[in-house]
Amino acid sequence: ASWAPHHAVTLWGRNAVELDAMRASRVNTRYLPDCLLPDALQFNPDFNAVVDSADLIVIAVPSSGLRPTLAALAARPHLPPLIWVCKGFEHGSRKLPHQLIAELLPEHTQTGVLSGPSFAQEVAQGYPTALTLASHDSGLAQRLAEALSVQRLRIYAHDDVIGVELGGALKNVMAIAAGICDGLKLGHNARAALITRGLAEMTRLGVELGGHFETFMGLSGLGDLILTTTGDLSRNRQVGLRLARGQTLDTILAELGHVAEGVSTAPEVAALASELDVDMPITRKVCQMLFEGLPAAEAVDALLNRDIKTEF
Ligand SMILES: NC(=O)C1=CN([C@@H]2O[C@H](COP(=O)(O)OP(=O)(O)OC[C@H]3O[C@@H](n4cnc5c(N)ncnc54)[C@H](O)[C@@H]3O)[C@@H](O)[C@H]2O)C=CC1
Ligand SMILES: O=C(CO)COP(=O)(O)O
Repeated sequence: ASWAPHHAVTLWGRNAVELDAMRASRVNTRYLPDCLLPDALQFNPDFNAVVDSADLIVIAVPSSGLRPTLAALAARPHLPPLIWVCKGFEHGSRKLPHQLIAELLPEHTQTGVLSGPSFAQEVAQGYPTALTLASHDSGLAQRLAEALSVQRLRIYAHDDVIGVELGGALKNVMAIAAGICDGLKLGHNARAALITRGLAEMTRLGVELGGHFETFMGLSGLGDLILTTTGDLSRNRQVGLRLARGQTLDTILAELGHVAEGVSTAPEVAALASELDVDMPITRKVCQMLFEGLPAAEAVDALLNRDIKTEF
């Protein structure tokens, strides 16, 4: 929606009926009911036609939909540069988006990730937003950051693809934890401690996996962490708030009607951390609360009563 008045933008979606309804009403009733979509935004259910005529592809599906989307793209004769906004790992393979691109589109180097603190609703309403666009091709990152920065959407270029991807994925787990913390009414001190120690945990794993320390202090790390641990528009935070109210995970996910990537990311990250011997106590407790029925109050006690250690 932000780009449509400045660039020719065509939205493809797998549901042609919904695309038709959006074209007619200029409203996405299911996902963005409060936003009027610009007249300039085009809709087209023909995947091949959209891809073959594009100068840039932006993939905005949940992590679970990335492999089929890339497989469909791999069948096209020629691809323009492509970027993705997914924040998570592929379930099972535990691959990040750039690793899936390397597997499915090995020849394609004009690729990058767009991430950072950006509730879709606020972006669509034109609220000021700043993001990071990272690519291994730093010229591409710079060109796209310039081309896609419009009015109230400011984009910074970066080259730390894995760091940017990890920030977006790992903060989702912390957003669930913060929702639990606030749902239990543990106070502002507790939330500040959780955000800070959550960032330490994210950075520890991220650096071990090859991300740069500073990336985790930037928009795609700390920025997105602050947004989703404190903002009620976060679906992951909503999962935590509802868990604290005693709702079951199945009920929460059924009621949410949107993806909450942190739910599938948490066990993948806990397993990865354990393989790499990286200490991630908050992530471990989030997993136990989500999947093993650990009561939230017990998780809080366990986190607070670990052995005392140095902060850094
Ligand atoms: N909503 C937000 O504020 C932001 C979301 N993200 C990330 O973007 C990704 C997508 O999130 P949302 O759009 O919010 O999720 P959502 O759950 O609100 O919507 C997902 C959309 O993707 C479609 N989809 C799912 N699998 C597909 C496939 N294989 N092919 C085509 N379409 C498919 C669904 O039909 C639905 O329209 C997630 O990784 C999320 O973390 C990133 C920044 C902000
Ligand atoms: O990543 C987001 C904003 O930057 C959206 O967060 P949620 O997926 O928790 O809603």
